[in-house]
Amino acid sequence: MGKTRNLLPLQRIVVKVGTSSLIYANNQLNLHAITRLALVLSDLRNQGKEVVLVSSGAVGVGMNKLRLTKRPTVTPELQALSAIGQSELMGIYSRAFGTYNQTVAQVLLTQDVLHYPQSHRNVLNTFDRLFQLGIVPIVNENDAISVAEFGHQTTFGENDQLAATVTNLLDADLLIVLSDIDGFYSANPHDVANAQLLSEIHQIDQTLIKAAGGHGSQYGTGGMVTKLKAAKRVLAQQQQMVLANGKDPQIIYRILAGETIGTLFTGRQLAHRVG
Ligand SMILES: Nc1ncnc2c1ncn2[C@@H]1O[C@H](COP(=O)(O)OP(=O)(O)O)[C@@H](O)[C@H]1O
Ligand SMILES: N[C@@H](CCC(=O)OP(=O)(O)O)C(=O)O
Repeated sequence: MGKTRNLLPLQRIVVKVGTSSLIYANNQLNLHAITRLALVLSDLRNQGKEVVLVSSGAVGVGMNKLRLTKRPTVTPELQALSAIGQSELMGIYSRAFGTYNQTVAQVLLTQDVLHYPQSHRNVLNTFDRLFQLGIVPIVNENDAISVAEFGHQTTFGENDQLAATVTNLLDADLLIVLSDIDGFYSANPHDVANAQLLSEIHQIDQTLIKAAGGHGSQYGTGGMVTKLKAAKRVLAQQQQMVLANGKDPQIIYRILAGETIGTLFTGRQLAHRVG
């Protein structure tokens, strides 16, 4: 066996999947990714792990439903699309997980869970009970009601930081961020041909933030800057995050087995062991 990572213990895992992993560039659903994700996460549940899925895709699925090819920019339009897409998305997940006898639950969050102690307690109680019941919570931002206004900032704005917040809140052992790219590179590989994949990152500094240039996918909102912000939140709480390609969600098994794959964000300097 080659070089592996020592990520243990891995009992509570948050997996974030971006729009680019769920929807093809032609605006159609990536059924392979969705069904594989359902299989892997249901299987991890069967192994006794506590699994949370943070899924983007409400706006993308809404666009697909209304046959729109260009992402709108006006807030009420985006909110309406997310409302249309979110219920559709949950239906798709419910059927996909149902194939493996796995029940899912929808949890829609706003930043209120961070700012109001009662909301904070309530959401923790909900997750605790869902874990006890053996259910996989599927989390998204409550896009239809989230606002970004002075004095009442309820929106996360995108799901990378939402996923990091959930990882913090639940004191999870690992956040896996699945995207359309193999990990974090020294520059955007779509712009710079010889960009290098960084296997391990211990600290988010200005050089890295500069390397996270460019935009994200057509239907998502995140891009790499938000993944770095998420990693920063995770590192601040001495937790760990792996950014990897969600093309085949079975990659989750390889990550959990400690394979050196994607980019690991960890505060631990000696995360490798040679097996
Ligand atoms: N340094 C970098 N390393 C990797 N990808 C980068 C980097 N800088 C920018 N990107 C871009 O970020 C994209 C992934 O972000 P995004 O499309 O928002 O994914 P998701 O939908 O999974 O959130 C990549 O496809 C790539 O074009
Ligand atoms: N709440 C939005 C998430 C948007 C978002 O962050 O998208 P992505 O960059 O693909 O993770 C949705 O479901 O469409």
